[in-house]
Amino acid sequence: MILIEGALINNNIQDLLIEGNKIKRIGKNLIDKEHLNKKDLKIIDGKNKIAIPGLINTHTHIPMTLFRGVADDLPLMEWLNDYIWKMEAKLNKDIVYAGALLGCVEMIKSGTTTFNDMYFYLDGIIKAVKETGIRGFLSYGMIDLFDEEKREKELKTSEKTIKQIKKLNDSKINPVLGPHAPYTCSKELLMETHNMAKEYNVPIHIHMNETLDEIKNIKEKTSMRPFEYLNSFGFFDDVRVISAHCVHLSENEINIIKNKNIAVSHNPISNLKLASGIAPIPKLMDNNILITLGTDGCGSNNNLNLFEEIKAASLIHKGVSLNPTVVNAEDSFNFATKNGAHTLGLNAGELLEGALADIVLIDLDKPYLIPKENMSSHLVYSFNGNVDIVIIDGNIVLNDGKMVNIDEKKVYEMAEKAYFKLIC
Ligand SMILES: O=c1[nH]cnc2c1ncn2[C@@H]1O[C@H](CO)[C@@H](O)[C@H]1O
Ligand SMILES: [Zn+2]
Repeated sequence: MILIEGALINNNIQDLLIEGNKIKRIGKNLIDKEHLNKKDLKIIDGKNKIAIPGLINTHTHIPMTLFRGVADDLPLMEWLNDYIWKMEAKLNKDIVYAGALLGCVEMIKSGTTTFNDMYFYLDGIIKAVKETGIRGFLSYGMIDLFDEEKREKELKTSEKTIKQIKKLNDSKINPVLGPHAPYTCSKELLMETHNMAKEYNVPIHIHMNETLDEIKNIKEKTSMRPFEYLNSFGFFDDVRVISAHCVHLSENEINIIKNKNIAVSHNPISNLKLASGIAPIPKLMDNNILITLGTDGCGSNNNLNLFEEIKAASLIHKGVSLNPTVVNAEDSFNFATKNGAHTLGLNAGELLEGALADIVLIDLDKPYLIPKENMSSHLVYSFNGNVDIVIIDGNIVLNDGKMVNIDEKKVYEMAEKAYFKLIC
């Protein structure tokens, strides 16, 4: 058992007891109250620390850490067609493993305990997830570009991946289906994906309505907007769909999102960087739509620090609406914790008895966290993501700011080597 003693937890200085992978008890003087024997405990001194639920990043392409800084200042289609897809053609399992490992380390060191990913060569990603101890929801990103042969191949790879992940029987590694987007996937692929999601009871992760261009493209082909098009063949029925971006939406599409309980992964920084636009988050919140946060890949962000996303989410909508009361600190913090957990069906995102022990501890002796009051404001508007201790599924994976299970230096060296293989 792990006991966090005397930390700031849910606005009180108290203890938190972890048994197995769950939070067993939260309260004062737990050693006495729970008749605990110090010999059986790993005690973490929580003095001068705040404990918060681990953050949940609902849209990533984790191995893309290797693409950090290689194709900046471009619009989405040019970025994908002329740069990213050309480099991705050189990927292999080992390169992906190196990029994923770097991504997992980066996420853990900035307080993320769960991520929802879409990418290729999942063997490499699974290996990195296992070695770092992070919680992953992993999908193979299917792209058929309307070719029948490719479609079959993509669906087969997805099905194989789901089976492979289920077979691992590791509650920290979960399968997801990842049709890339309506502009890269045929209707048949999307329909088959929907059937597979029901058959295997897995969620679907898809890019939706990211740019005006892609919406124009879908409208020309189908006379419908993307959400209307997918809804016309029941894509959203009886499955859990996490749709990344949702930048440009009509009233009717907002109604579809609301009525079909579709979760939105808001990626404000990626949307700004690719000049895609700004999602109408306050309006979606008014419609009780579940908003979660994602960083997207490092090719378009350019990091995986979800605290930056939390701050951006709170600021950007104030600026756009000329209203400082929208998306307050509590809202954007909930996007990255409670709402993310809810979307992924995880009993996490809050520090509660019975919840998963996915916990982040932050040392408060940092200039940007002083005065040590109004912490919920500091965490959103002032903190930079530099966390000290991370516990995932009841295991300490980051201690005193250092990775517990792996040698960080080696990870950086591997990533550097992998990067040169990609650009040469
Ligand atoms: O913002 C984005 N919009 C569309 N595609 C993206 C974005 N970021 C990464 N990818 C691409 O999605 C595929 C993963 O399965 C990869 O090809 C990746 O480059
Ligand atoms: Zn993306």
